[in-house]
Amino acid sequence: MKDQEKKNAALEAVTYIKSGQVVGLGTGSTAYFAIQRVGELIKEGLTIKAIPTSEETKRLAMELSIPLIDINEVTTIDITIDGADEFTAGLQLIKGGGGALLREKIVASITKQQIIIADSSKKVEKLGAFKVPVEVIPFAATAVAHKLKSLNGAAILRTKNNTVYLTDQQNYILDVDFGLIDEPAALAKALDHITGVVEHGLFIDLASMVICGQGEKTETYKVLKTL
Ligand SMILES: O=C[C@H](O)[C@H](O)[C@H](O)COP(=O)(O)O
Repeated sequence: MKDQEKKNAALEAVTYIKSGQVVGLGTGSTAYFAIQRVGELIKEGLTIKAIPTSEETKRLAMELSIPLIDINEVTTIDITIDGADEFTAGLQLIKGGGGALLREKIVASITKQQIIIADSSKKVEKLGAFKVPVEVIPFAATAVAHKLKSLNGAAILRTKNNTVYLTDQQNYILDVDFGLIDEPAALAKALDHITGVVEHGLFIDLASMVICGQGEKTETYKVLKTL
């Protein structure tokens, strides 16, 4: 059911893509379904240029013959479809469970329409049951972990196959348990100011919309902007 919810959300999100656009391709098991669909649409004549948010997504896009463009060739991206580890109805997110948060946040930061796709298990009232991934330069890992304690964060260095996990940028990830987070925007700011933190998985005010699979249907969350 989870996979079907992911796929339903992904298929709906992809309908927002138009020919001629620059498209950000997210990372993870939910984004996977969107990328597969983009590959099919390319075969049917859709003309886009895509920017992958990870090496993993780049490989998948190349396998599917999705035309890529270097991010340094553009200053804005029309639309990005990406997953999340947690989201709230107010469109605050935790991302980075798959380690791709840095490139994902860079892509999101220049994207006009950021569509997040998720299965129903990702919806939360308050962020924080999922540990916040914090990408750090290896030299700063212990210093940052120590500073996080003063923000009530308990950090664990991410490992994979019994060795330290390395991101696409060759950095480490600290997975940080802050408990349920009352003020994500304030925490995000505090994390931004720790020397040695490259980026973190709190995505605040970056999503335009969340499409969430819910059983056989989907639910869409948008924030009403007041002028
Ligand atoms: O680093 C990975 C990304 O932020 C993913 O979008 C996130 O972890 C969700 O992944 P999944 O769709 O596999 O649950």
